[in-house]
Amino acid sequence: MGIEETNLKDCYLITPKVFADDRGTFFESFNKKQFLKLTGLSIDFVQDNQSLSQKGVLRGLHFQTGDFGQAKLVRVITGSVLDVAVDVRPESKTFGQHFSMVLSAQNNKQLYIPRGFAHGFLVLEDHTIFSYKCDNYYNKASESGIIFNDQTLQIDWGFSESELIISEKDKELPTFETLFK
Ligand SMILES: Cc1cn([C@H]2C[C@H](O)[C@@H](COP(=O)(O)OP(=O)(O)O[C@H]3O[C@H](C)C(=O)[C@H](O)[C@H]3O)O2)c(=O)[nH]c1=O
Repeated sequence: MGIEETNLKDCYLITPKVFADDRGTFFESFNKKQFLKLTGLSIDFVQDNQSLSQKGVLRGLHFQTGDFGQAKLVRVITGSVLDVAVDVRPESKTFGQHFSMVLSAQNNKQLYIPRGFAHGFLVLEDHTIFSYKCDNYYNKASESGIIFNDQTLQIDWGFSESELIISEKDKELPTFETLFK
C-alpha cells in the first residue's frame, strides 16, 4: 500500500497494492495495522456507506458537526468521480483549502479524509458506485455542509452548472462565509 499526505494535514491519498493474475485482480481495501504504521493514526471505522450515481451527480459538500464529526476512507468500486476534501478546521493552517483527485475503479485510489473536513464528489461516468468507511455514526441532527459552487472555496468541478444533478437539500447549503466568518 502506498500512502502520501496531501497538501492538507492528516488527509492522505492511498494507493493499494494490486495483485493481478489471469483471473483478474485482488487488493486489500483496508488494513488497520498497515494504516497505523503508515499514518500513525489508529482508526476504528463503525459504518460503511455506498451510493450509486449517474454521470453529472454532485453529492456534497457535507460534514457532521462537533462530536458527530466523521473521518472517512472513500473509494470508487465501479466508475469514477472527482473527489474533493475541504479543510474546515478553523485552527488549521490550511483552513478553507481543498484537495481534489479523480478516484476510479481503474486507479483504485482512496482518500482518507479526517474529521473536520467537508467532503463531496462529482460523478464522471454512469453507474458509479462510491463506497466509504466512517469512524462515527450518521447523525442527521448534526449534518451540515457548504454549497458546491462556493465563491470562497473556488472548487473547479470541471462541469458547467447546467450539467449537474444536485439534491434539493444540497442546493440550499450555506456558503463557507456564512458558516465560518
Ligand atoms: C449519509 C447518510 C444518509 N442516510 C440517509 C439520509 C437520506 O434519507 C438518504 C440519502 O442521504 P444523502 O442525500 O445525505 O446522501 P449523500 O448526498 O450521498 O450524502 C453523503 O454525501 C457526501 C459525499 C458525504 O461525504 C456524506 O457522507 C454523505 O452526506 O440516506 C443514512 O441513512 N445514513 C447516512 O450515513
